[in-house]
Amino acid sequence: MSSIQKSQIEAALGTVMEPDLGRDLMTLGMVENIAVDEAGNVSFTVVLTTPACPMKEKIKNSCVEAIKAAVPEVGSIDVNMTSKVTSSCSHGGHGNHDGHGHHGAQGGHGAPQKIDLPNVKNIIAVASGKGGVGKSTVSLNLAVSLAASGAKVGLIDADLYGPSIPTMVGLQNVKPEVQNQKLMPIEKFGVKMMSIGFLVDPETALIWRGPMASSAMRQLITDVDWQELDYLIFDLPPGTGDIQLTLVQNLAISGAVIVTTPQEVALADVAKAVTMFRKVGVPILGLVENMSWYELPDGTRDYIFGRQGGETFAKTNAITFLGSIPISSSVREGGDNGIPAIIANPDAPTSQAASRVAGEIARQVSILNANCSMN
Ligand SMILES: Nc1ncnc2c1ncn2[C@@H]1O[C@H](COP(=O)(O)OP(=O)(O)OP(=O)(O)O)[C@@H](O)[C@H]1O
Repeated sequence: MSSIQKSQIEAALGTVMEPDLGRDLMTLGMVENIAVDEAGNVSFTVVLTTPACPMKEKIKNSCVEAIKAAVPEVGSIDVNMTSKVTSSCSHGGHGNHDGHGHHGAQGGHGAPQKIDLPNVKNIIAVASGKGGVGKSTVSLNLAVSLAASGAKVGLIDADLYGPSIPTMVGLQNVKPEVQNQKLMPIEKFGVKMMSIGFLVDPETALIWRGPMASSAMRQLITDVDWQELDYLIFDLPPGTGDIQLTLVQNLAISGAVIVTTPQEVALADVAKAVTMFRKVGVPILGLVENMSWYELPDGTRDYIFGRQGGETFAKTNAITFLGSIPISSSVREGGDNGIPAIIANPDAPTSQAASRVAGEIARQVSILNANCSMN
C-alpha cells in the first residue's frame, strides 16, 4: 500500500515552471487527472496550449524530475501530454475587460465591427513587404506542420492577382462545393483550404480593383464553412497597399508573421509591413527569414542573399526572430509538384527548419493569448 498522497504530487508539479509563461503548471491549470495507485505509480495529464509546443519534451522531463526529487519513493510516472489551443484575445470580449478586443487603434467605442469568426480560435496573418520572398510557401508549410502536430488548421490564399496555393497543393482545377449557402473549404494534407484561385480564373481577378477586390476578400473569410479551427492561416497578398491595410484593419487577426529574404531591398519593404501592423494595433508574432542560405555539397553555406539580414532587422525593431529557412530545390519542386516539402521530404533540413518555425509561431500565439488573458 502506497503512502504517497495526491497533494504531494500537486506540490511537486507546483514547482515546475512553464518556460514561456513564467508561472508554474498548477497555477496555470495545466495539470489534470492526477492519480496515484496502490503501488505508488503516478499518472497525470499535462494540457499544453498548443500541440505544436516546442517545449513539450522539456516540460514533460521537468515534471518527472520534480516528482522524483520531491517524492523519492514514487513508482512509475506516466505523463500524458495533450493540448487545448487557447483563443486569441482579438475575439470581441474574450480575455479583455473592455470587451472590445485588444486592437486599441481600431477597437474603441463606435469603431466598425471587425470581421470575427467565433469558431476560429486564432487567425494568423502571413505578410511580406515584397512579392516572391516565399510568403505562400511559408504559409503552406506552417499550415501543414501545425495540422501534422494535431491542430485543426485552415488556410486562406488571398492573393487576388497571383493565387499560388492551388498549384502548390495540386488542386488547380478544383471548385469548392456550396452547402447551405456556404463555400466548403477543400481539405488537403490535413488543412482546410480556400483560395481565390478556386473561385475565379486569374484573368477575371486581375481586373478587380478596390471594392470588388475587398468584397472578394470578405467572401473568402466569411462565406466559407470553416467550422472549428485552432488556427486559420491567412496568406495575405504581397505588399502593403490599400487591400492589405483594409484586410488587417477589418479582420480580428490574432497576430502577424512577416516573411522576408535577407536581402536589403526586401528588408526595406519589411519595415513598411511592420509599420502597417503597428499602425492598426495587430501584434507582430515575429519575422521569418526565408532563402537564408544554400548548402553546398561539401556542407558549407552560400549566403546568396546576404547574411542574417532578417535576424538583425528583427533585433533592431524589437521583433521576435522566428527562424531561418534555407534555400532548397526540394522546396521549389514541392511547390511546383503540388506536394509541400514538409510532406514530401520531412527529414530534409529545410523541412525541419519550417517545422521549427511553425512551432515557434504556435508558441508566440500561446504566449500572446496567455499574457492577454492574465491582464
Ligand atoms: N526556401 C526556399 N527554397 C527554394 N525555393 C523557394 C523557397 N521558398 C520559396 N521558394 C520558391 O520561390 C518561389 C516564390 O515563392 P512563393 O510563391 O511562396 O512566394 P510569395 O512571396 O508568396 O510570392 P507572391 O508574391 O507571388 O505571392 C516559388 O517558386 C517557391 O517554390
